[in-house]
Parts: sequence; structure tokens; C-alpha cells
Amino acid sequence: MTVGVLALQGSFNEHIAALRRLGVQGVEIRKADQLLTVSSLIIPGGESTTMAKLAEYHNLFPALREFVKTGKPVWGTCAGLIFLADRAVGQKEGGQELVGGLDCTVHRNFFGSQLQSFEADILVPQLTSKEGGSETFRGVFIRAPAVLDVGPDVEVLAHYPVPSNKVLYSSSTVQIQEEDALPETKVIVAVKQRNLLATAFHPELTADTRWHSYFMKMTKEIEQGASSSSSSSTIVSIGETSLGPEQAKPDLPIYFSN
Ligand SMILES: NC(=O)CC[C@H](N)C(=O)O
Repeated sequence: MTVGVLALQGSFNEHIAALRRLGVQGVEIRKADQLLTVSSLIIPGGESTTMAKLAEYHNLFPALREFVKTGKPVWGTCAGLIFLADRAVGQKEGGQELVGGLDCTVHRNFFGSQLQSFEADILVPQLTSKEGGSETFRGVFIRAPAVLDVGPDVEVLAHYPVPSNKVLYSSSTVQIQEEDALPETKVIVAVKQRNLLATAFHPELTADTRWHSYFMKMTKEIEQGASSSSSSSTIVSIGETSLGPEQAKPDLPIYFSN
């Protein structure tokens, strides 16, 4: 099974190394016709505006959209999540082209600037149930995006709880109040929709290969036509599901870590 890794910019080498640790071959993808040779694709983290400009320059968008549409598995990490989203806010002036396919809205720099990058252990029940191991995963969030809302076919795989007083935007987040604690807002940081997987953090920058293994299993299931755990899964979408055109689009950052 050969996995393509979009290699225009960002952490594609790290993804290929993580795949190698699982005994899987990852190949760099820079041209549209190379997509014909792979059964699945990873779009790495990096800088989504730059990556989009390069993809546009190499006329890759039509082929990437076709790849998504044919139902082949695609996993976007961080900037890759932004690429896969149907809707994005917090974009640079003039916006940027998206591949789309994933019915959600992302905020490009939800957690703030590069300086507000952080690591945190996040609960990953679906990952643990498939892959075993710890019930948490070390999330590396580098100028990370977050998912603001999801459509009905999207399964939420992980949240990151942040104190509500630090979140300025909460279209689809849920507030949880524990006794004697500040209310928390659960921010969506990992999602799945049929053939599409997306994480706001960078599993390829950790030694934990469970997300890569999860993606390989997802690929196998889809190839065998036996997938569909996601299509029939419970949807965890809380609050409004879409941004109305009249709704003010918040500028960045919308989360402050201090
Ligand atoms: N680490 C990342 O991939 C950061 C993505 C970044 N927020 C962007 O807009 O592209």
C-alpha cells in the first residue's frame, strides 16, 4: 500500500518517516499525475497560504479535488485540515483556494500566533479503541487551526478543552461546567467524514504512530469496501452548524493562551 504525501511545503518528510516506522512506504507528491499512483494521501502541516499558492502554481487543485471525490482516503494535518475544509475563516487578505470535501468551517489560526503554539495531552477515545495504548495523545499545536462547526456527516474524534474566558468565538462549541472550576469550551481538533480524516495538531512530530496506523486501517477498510463506521457514526455537532453570510467573521486570534 503506497501512501502519497503532498510534498510542496511543510512536514512531509516527518509523515514519510512516521509511515516508515510502520513499514509503510510514503511517496512525495508534487504533480497531479503522481496522484494516480497512490491509494491514499496525506496533506501535511505547514503554512496553508503558501501551500495553496504552490498547489495553484502546479495546477494541483483539480486533481486533489478529484482524489477526494473518488473516495480515496485523505488525511490533513493542521494546514492539511485547512486544505480539506469546505469553509475557512481567518484567511489572509484575498483568501486562499481550498480543496474542500470536509463539511466543516475551520479557523486558520484559532489558537493564535506561532508564539502561542503549545503541546497538550488530548483525550482520543476513538483512536484508543482502534489502536489501544494511552487514552490520551500528545497534541502538538503549532499556530494551529480549529474546527468551528461540522456538518451532520462529520464525526468528531477529539476536543481540546479551553477555559471559556479565553475563547472569543464559539459557534459550535459546548460549555462544560464543573463544580468550582471555570467553565470550559470544548474546541474540535480532530474529525472524520467518510474517506477524510483531519487533525488540527501534528502527530507526525511525535513518536506515537497511532494516528498513522489509524489512517492505514481506515484506508484498508475503504479499499475493502467495508468502511462506513464513520457514515453511520454518531455526530457530535453542538450549536450552530454554519456561519451565515451576515455573521461577522472574527479576525485572528480568537483564542488567547495568556
Ligand atoms: N502548523 C500548521 O500547519 C499551521 C497552519 C497555519 N495556521 C496555516 O494557516 O497555514
